[in-house]
Amino acid sequence: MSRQMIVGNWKMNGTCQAAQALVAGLVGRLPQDSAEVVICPPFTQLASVADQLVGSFIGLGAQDCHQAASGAYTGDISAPMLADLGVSHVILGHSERRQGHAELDETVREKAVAAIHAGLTPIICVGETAEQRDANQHEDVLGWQIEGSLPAGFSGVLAYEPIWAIGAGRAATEEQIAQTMAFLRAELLRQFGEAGKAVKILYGGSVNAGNAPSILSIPEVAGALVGGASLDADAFLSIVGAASAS
Ligand SMILES: O=C(CO)COP(=O)(O)O
Repeated sequence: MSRQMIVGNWKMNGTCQAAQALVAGLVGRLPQDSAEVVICPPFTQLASVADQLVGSFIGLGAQDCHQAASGAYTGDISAPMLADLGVSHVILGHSERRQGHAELDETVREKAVAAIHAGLTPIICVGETAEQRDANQHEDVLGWQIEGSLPAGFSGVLAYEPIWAIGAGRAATEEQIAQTMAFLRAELLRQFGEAGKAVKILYGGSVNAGNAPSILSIPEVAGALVGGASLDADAFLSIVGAASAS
């Protein structure tokens, strides 16, 4: 298994002070030869966290960006602005944005193009609802999301986050994850040919210190996108410790 990637999505939580305490609990405790680690604080905390991460092995990500580089978009943040702060990754198309902000596949794809142009690595999220899985439509839905949201030749990170497992306290089963990972890889190869091989696929949805070892040992799981458990330094470090470092 190659080096895995653990991404912490802090969502809309915390103050700059709380972020500093959390980061202080991570840097220094993370061995240099650990899995790849990226933390994604809210926009307001990025600048101070960027300063704190100088000299550490932790990468910095944002939770969204606008598709335009600049312009009359009140309240939005562009990919070049993130790159300017030292951000290296950006989560795009999270289900909380697809649903909460009616974000379409096409918009996610435009954002990914903007992110890549600015030198950022997009982490594009896909996932089905409980109703879609119950109706056995999840593979269709995921195939369409990949087709609509990933730019041609995409070689970034794909995060499979079944919506019903997010914040649920119960992750998808190992069998569900393994089957879906195999489907996603096949779909990437079908849609993108050779380029589809380079895409890393993460699992997200109620990953915690307890279930991380079994989830991260599933073939094709290149890492995890962690929500709630990334707000606790001990829990996050133990998830990182469960990930393959080489
Ligand atoms: O949405 C998620 C990460 O992007 C998952 O959140 P939880 O780990 O809190 O379920």
